Amino acid sequence: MAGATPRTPIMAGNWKMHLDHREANLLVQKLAASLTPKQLTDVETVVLPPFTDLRTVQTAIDGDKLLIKYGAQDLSPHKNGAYTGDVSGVMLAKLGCSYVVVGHSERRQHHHEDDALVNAKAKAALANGLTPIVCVGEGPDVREAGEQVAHCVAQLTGALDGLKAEQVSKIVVAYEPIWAIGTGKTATPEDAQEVCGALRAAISGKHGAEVADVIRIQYGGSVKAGNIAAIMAQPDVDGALVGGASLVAEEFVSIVRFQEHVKR
Ligand SMILES: O=C[C@H](O)COP(=O)(O)O
Repeated sequence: MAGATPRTPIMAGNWKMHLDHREANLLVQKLAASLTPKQLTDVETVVLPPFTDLRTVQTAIDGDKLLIKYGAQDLSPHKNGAYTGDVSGVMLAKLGCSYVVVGHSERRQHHHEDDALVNAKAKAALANGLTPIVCVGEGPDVREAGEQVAHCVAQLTGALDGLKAEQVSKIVVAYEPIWAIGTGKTATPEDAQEVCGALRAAISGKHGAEVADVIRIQYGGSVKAGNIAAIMAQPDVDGALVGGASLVAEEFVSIVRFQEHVKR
């Protein structure tokens, strides 16, 4: 259900636990050298490095006034306190972060994060002026049972619980089927559209058509230069959350420049 409001595409590179701060600097420089200000305006381009790289990425981006945005892969739901190893939204905001991933399936799996915690993290992000990229996605069992839509809508409903329409309109949703993450097994464009369309419809039902029309929904899972154009051709897919391919400058640049693939 593509609305009349044009949504700016958003490509986000989730570096996961890869690249030290020197490698991070090199990758940002390569991206900056290959993407023009117009390309970075037409397609919002975001890098999501590990916490230890954020200061370096901030310095590189601010120093050269680059239009690349950056953010973190997680945050604490708490403002501050005795939470060893955690990083707060206040700290991320002070480092100039624009985005933060919440509810990635790897955090749900390895750190046992549930929808209530994802909801608390989304609220902590918004309270600090950060845009949460709220991840949902089904595992292989759910997909085999054909219950992917209900599963993802339930996850999103839990993650957005208690948020006002105005807050929901600011967030980014990422649909990432777990069976497609890092496997090379990309969802078909139709698979991506089915769930992204259902998520938008659910947002429309709960928060109104205007919110559903402006909220951006990404697909994630083995996105690469060779499949991005077909995925982006789907009416309810507004961008991609990219893992492995975002670590290779040429590949991520090509994903950001997906519109050129269409013209060829
Ligand atoms: O956050 C990114 C996703 O988990 C996708 O990772 P991937 O592109 O390596 O499959």
